[in-house]
Amino acid sequence: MKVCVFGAGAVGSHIAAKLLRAGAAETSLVARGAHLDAMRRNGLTYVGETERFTVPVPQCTNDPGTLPQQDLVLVTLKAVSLPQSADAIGRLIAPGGAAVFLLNGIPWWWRYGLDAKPATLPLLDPEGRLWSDVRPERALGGVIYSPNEITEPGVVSNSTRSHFVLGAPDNGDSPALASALRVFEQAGLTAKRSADIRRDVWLKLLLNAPGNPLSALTRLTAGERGADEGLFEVGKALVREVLAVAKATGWDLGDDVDVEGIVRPKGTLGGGRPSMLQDILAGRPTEVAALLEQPAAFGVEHGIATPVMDVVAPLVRGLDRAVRKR
Ligand SMILES: NC(=O)C1=CN([C@@H]2O[C@H](COP(=O)(O)OP(=O)(O)OC[C@H]3O[C@@H](n4cnc5c(N)ncnc54)[C@H](OP(=O)(O)O)[C@@H]3O)[C@@H](O)[C@H]2O)C=CC1
Ligand SMILES: CC(C)(CO)C(=O)C(=O)O
Repeated sequence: MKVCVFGAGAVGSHIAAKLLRAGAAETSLVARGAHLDAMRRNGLTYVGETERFTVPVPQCTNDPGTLPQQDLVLVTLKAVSLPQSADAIGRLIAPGGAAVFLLNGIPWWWRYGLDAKPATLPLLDPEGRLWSDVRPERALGGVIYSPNEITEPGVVSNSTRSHFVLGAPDNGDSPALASALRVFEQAGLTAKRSADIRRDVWLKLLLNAPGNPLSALTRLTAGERGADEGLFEVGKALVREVLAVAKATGWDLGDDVDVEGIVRPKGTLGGGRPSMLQDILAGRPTEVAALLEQPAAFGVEHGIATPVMDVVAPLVRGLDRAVRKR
């Protein structure tokens, strides 16, 4: 079984470290920059709440074209980096294999199997390269509950217990999905099969649509943000907009969602820096399209007003532009 973690940053390095430690699959990594150099020199170190370990990383490259085809490509790139890697990801998938897209927000394959036109989502896959090169029938969805950060090159830190939710766009079973669930389990990573992957995407978006942009804009952690009354109100409004859009598009998440608990997370979840704040601090592009702009676009299609998303998204875009000019 060959497994490649494509985009081994915070989340990908966590997964890769555990795959490599378990030796359950022949694992390769696609990474770049100082993190790649450090992993080649010193291996990959995982620092969790209860354990710390270092594993050698024998197959680690910034050129996916040098790797053999893979049974599973675990894609842990940011949503914004996906289109430029579509060709490389597509070429890496072995016959019968699949790419698991582990990411936050609405994924590029969303409309596969849904009766919607156009099938592609231009905000997420502007030239349709993911659709044509990866092909949605070879894609699996992945939802991540796992706060991670690269704290120094070669070192990934995780601040709380993690779990993952995996599922096919048609919510069906396939050998590739079974392999993915098995490999995660063998690595000691908790992964469950989704009964409805789009519902699970919406449920995770309830956390990210308020949390990531508001932390990125203010540079506050989730706990600090939740303690600020003004931000608490903006966060709740964003959650309600996600709920309204999800419902209008066919995913009623119910009336008993704990809106306040989502915006005011307790325990270790409150302490970390959300991934979009990590992007801003590193001068990297943000995932504003997947987290806010695409849900707002669904709102337009279904006649649901999203006034708070419509203000917060341009603010994140502006910040994004400012940090990348540095
Ligand atoms: N971090 C977290 O705690 C969580 C993140 N998520 C989600 O998981 C997904 C991944 O996030 P995260 O792990 O934080 O992202 P990271 O930015 O940490 O990881 C992506 C990595 O891919 C690298 N990369 C990008 N393009 C290439 C390329 N062409 N070749 C080689 N390497 C490349 C990046 O390098 P470079 O840095 O140089 O750009 C980076 O190291 C996102 O959708 C995020 O929202 C979900 C839950 C928690
Ligand atoms: C919920 C949270 C903040 C950590 O799992 C996340 O998804 C992120 O950092 O993007």
